[in-house]
This record gives sequence, structure tokens and C-alpha cells, in this order.
Amino acid sequence: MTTPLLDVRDLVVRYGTVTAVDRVSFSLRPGETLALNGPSGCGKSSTALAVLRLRRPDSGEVRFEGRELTTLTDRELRPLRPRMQPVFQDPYGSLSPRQRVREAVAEPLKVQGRWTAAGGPARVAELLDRVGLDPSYANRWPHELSGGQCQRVGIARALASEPRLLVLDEPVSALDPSVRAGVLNLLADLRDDLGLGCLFICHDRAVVRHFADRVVELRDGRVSSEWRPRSPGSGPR
Ligand SMILES: Nc1ncnc2c1ncn2[C@@H]1O[C@H](COP(=O)(O)OP(=O)(O)OP(=O)(O)O)[C@@H](O)[C@H]1O
Repeated sequence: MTTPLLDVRDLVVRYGTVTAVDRVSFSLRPGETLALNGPSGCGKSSTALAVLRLRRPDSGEVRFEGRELTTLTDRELRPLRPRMQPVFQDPYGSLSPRQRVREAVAEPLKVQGRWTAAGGPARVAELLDRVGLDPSYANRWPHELSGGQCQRVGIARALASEPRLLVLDEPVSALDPSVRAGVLNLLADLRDDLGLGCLFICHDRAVVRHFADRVVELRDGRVSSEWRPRSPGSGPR
């Protein structure tokens, strides 16, 4: 049996007296897309933040490629962070207004010591092309991009780290309906071509049905059911 890419056991996240995530468990195989679905406030984003260790969970385990993350120090986590990359809802919020697209996409390469004067710019152009943007977009500022283009730059920046897991927190919810399908199709192509695991957080059941291999339904911070889409009429039981 292959080691799960991500294995979450009895995860608990509290904000003061509010228990946002209440003993949530699920696992995700390499290359698989698991959706967390449920109404506003059910604990989807809190789960994502705890998986990414952007918030330390109150209890429970998060194993990524077999390593338990919850007990690691920030220093121990640093080499693992590139392998699990987030894409958040707000496309403009994920880019610095003071960085051109070129710098935004180059930054992870530089931070991870993978930038060279000879190969770096070509890698940026390749990543932009991979997300459907002409390499001339490297010169633009975030305010010169549409929401969909901005989200594509955010995805290129995530790919620069060569992740194995994408944590997609409502990645198309803030976009104009006319560009949502294009970004979702891009994510599906990247997932399939690169064999990426995806934890896909989404409140829209139609989108989830289209995109996910498995769906975990959350209600009031707990797993209420699990189901598989992609068969006509399938849905939570
Ligand atoms: N920083 C915070 N401080 C206090 N309570 C919080 C905080 N973040 C989330 N909560 C509470 O935790 C619960 C779960 O919120 P969370 O954002 O994880 O749910 P969600 O399913 O992602 O919702 P949405 O779809 O609206 O983003 C809610 O009751 C929310 O009010």
C-alpha cells in the first residue's frame, strides 16, 4: 500500500471557546483530489490552515508524506513547506502590489536556492506559459491584471516550488463566473499532468462534483459524510 500523501487524524482547531474543527479525519493519496465541502462556517478554511501549519492545531495529527507536521518546529518545517502550496480565494491578496509578476514568480526559486542568472528567467517564462499567460506578462504589476490572470500568477508562483500537494481554498469563488471554468480547467490539467494531490476547499457542490475524486462533507466542524462524485446522480447520502 502506498503511503498517503496527506493523512489527517482527529484534527481539532479552536478559537477561544469556539471549536471550529472537531476531530476531523481524512486522507489523500498522491495525485488524488479530495474536496472539503459544506456551508459557511463549517470549518473548511480552519482545516486548510492547520494542514498547511499556518495555524497550529489544538490536537490531532497531520502527516504529510509520512511525516507528522504538528510537532515540528518552524525550522524543521521549512524544507517541507515548498512541497505543500496554498492557492487562496483572493487573487490580489496573494500577490504583493510592489512586485512585478516576474519577481512574484521568481521569489520562491530564489528563496529555495534554485535561481540562476542563466536559467531563472527562462523558468519564469515557462511557468507563465504553463498557466496560460504570455511570458510578456512578467513585466506587469498585479493591478494591471484581471482577477483570473492574477490567480494564474498565484498558481505559477505555487508551481515554482514544485509542490506535491496543492491546498486550494475556494480558488475560483472570487472570480468572475465567466473566467471560473478556465481556471478550474487549468488546475485540473496541472493536477493530471504533474500528478499533484489536491485538497480542494469549496462550498459549491456543482464545482466539487466536477473536480473532485472524493468529497468529505463538514457540518459544524465535524465530518458528516463522505461520497464519490463523477457518477450521475451521486451525492451525499
Ligand atoms: N480567526 C478566528 N477567530 C475566531 N473565530 C474564527 C476565526 N476563524 C474562523 N472562526 C470561526 O470558526 C468557525 C469555522 O470557520 P471557517 O472559516 O474555518 O469555516 P469555513 O467553512 O471555511 O467558512 P467560510 O466558507 O465562510 O470561509 C466559524 O464559526 C468561524 O466563525
